[in-house]
Amino acid sequence: MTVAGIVVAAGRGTRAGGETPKQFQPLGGSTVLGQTLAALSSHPALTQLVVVLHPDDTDLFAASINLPEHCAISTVPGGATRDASVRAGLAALQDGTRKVLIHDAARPFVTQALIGRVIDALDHAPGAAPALAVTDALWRGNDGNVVALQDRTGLFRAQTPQGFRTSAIRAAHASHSGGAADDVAVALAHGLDVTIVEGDEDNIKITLPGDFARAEALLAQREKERHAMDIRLGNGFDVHRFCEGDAVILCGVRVPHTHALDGHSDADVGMHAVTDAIYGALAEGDIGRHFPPSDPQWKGAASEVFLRHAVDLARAKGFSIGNVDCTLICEFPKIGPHGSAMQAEMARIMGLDPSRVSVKATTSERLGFTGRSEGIASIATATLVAP
Ligand SMILES: Nc1ccn([C@@H]2O[C@H](COP(=O)(O)OP(=O)(O)OP(=O)(O)O)[C@@H](O)[C@H]2O)c(=O)n1
Ligand SMILES: C[C@](O)(CO)[C@H](O)COP(=O)(O)O
Repeated sequence: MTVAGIVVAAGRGTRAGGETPKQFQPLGGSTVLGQTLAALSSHPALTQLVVVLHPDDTDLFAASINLPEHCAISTVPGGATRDASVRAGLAALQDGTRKVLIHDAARPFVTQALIGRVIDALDHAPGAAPALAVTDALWRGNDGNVVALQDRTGLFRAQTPQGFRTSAIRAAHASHSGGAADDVAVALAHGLDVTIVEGDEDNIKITLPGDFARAEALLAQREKERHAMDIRLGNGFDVHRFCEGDAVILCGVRVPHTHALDGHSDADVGMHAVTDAIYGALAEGDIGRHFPPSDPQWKGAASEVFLRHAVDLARAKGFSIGNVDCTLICEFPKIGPHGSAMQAEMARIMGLDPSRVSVKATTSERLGFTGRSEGIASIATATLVAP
């Protein structure tokens, strides 16, 4: 379903002050509007963004915004009021746009999760908007004095993006007389149901001069969290049965034996468990997902191919392998004499120091299928670390 975003950025930001309207003031090496567009356009469901600009700001926009490439962005001139600007944005939407999210340029901290909540809620209602329940006591004041208490039951602080089925909000704006605080007000006046979805405390609107310092602090906090160490743990388990043959391949080493291991690839049960542990730590499924057994090209493949793929995937996602620990479970062959060679081979394939790779073995006390020497099992764990 096509989802578009309208970013209303045609206001003058009089309350925020400054030489330029607040949406063009600097924030985190970009501008407020630059951060807002980056946040919205990175949501995969949004395929079109319309930015509504004051006619005086066209040059400011061109000079200060780095447009992302993967989302079609266009600009249209806004109006004297917020709702006039929204109407200009609605008129510019591509045909076939089923859902539209209308967002303030002045809310640069909108998250992917919040955007997703609004989009999803539109499957069940013509309108959906984020808000936070009022949790403080509310007073009515006059001349600096409290004159009454205000019941806060059922009160919410409204946020954007406010989402709508496109045809419904177009009709609502077309029949509205103007002067609405937001698009939910327009929708309600037209009789549309609007679902409240959970808002976000960080989704602030830059309104007053002090909000810029708050926004920089929020950005710094996000940067800190982004660079915080991310440690992942994964496990893997694999079994291969014995078949006719004179050697098994375990952790990349050929070990002479009375049987071989049966499998689509080289049946290296130890390397498969380690590979699955890495995929597990990345939440990337298992070997079968990346190398389907139904695909003839993996017939007899050296399992090194699978392990390298998992390690490369981890690196591409910014992780290094902290360590791996693999246990082979069998009565025979005896693993001890080959343990160092297996450790060295696994370390070589993963590009790790051998001190980060453990290969050990145990029997199952002659119990179960491994005890009856029907096959070999292996379990493994892997830690991945992103700095
Ligand atoms: N004629 C208008 C008025 C407002 N907006 C946009 O609506 C959003 C929310 O409005 P607000 O925070 O009130 O912004 P301003 O109108 O710019 O602020 P102020 O009232 O302080 O002048 C802002 O992103 C603003 O740019 C708009 O596109 N067109
Ligand atoms: C749309 C809005 O952001 C909802 O909170 C808000 O109503 C617009 O800004 P204003 O400060 O009320 O003008």
